[in-house]
Amino acid sequence: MAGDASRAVLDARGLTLDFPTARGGTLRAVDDVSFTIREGERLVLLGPSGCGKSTILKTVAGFIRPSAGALTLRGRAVTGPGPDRLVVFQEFDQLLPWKTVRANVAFGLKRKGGLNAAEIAEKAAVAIERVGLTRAADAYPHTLSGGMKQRVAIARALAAEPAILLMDEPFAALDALTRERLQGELVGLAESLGFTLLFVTHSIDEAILVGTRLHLLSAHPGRTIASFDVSDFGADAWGSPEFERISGEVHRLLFGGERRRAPGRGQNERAELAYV
Ligand SMILES: Nc1ncnc2c1ncn2[C@@H]1O[C@H](COP(=O)(O)OP(=O)(O)OP(=O)(O)O)[C@@H](O)[C@H]1O
Repeated sequence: MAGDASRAVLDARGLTLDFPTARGGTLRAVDDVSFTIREGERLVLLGPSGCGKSTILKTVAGFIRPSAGALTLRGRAVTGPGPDRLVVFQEFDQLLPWKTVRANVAFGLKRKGGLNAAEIAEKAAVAIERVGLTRAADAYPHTLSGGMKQRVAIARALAAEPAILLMDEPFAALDALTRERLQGELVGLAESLGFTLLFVTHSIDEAILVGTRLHLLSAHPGRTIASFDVSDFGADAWGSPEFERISGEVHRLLFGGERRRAPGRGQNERAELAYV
């Protein structure tokens, strides 16, 4: 998936998403949102709870049809789910506990179809090697650390050679330290393997750390507020004056006014939209 950074992988134009209500009306969840994700980019959708981030991700995955607007993947209209867009779920709990790492990765390939057993074994081994898990290939998920599970989940997705990976708040339920470590690992893997990512979060700091580009959405219904490059902010930038400045600026764009870190939260706690 690595390569020409100027090539659009995913293009969303004027995406508008409505849900039917119990009273026979419609609820507009997302209103006229446009963005482009290029090869190797990590675009983060960031906005308050209920602004439609997950709905957009599900639409990209092909589970929801937009009411208006267009969604294209490498120039082709998205009309339903496909192996070219793989979702890596929260806490990586899509791993099958009764299968080894190797069998979990192979399972993803079997589901994709079109490969014989030898090809599946070969592709699984390559994917496992790419994420640095060759030595754990015969281990079961419950014996792995959170970071290793993340790598298995990513290997399983990457083995199927998708155009883009989709992640919806994968770290939301984790403690702060584990979350920090996994964010760093995710960025490290994305940089070494060059995959393209659409990532959803409501944490400002996580968005800046994980993303190369932020797409800010307003409160319900989600509309685009701003979109900008944050590729200069790696894990080592966290807490720097420049990081604090951009984090404060994002908060101002989303909510207006200055950010107040919630009382009792230490300096090492990260900004969560839920807390402000
Ligand atoms: N299947 C559905 N049927 C009806 N309304 C829905 C459905 N899914 C989502 N919504 C509504 O669409 C809006 C956007 O929801 P969505 O889950 O996309 O927000 P979000 O930004 O991901 O929120 P959070 O950060 O809390 O996960 C909300 O008002 C939600 O109630």
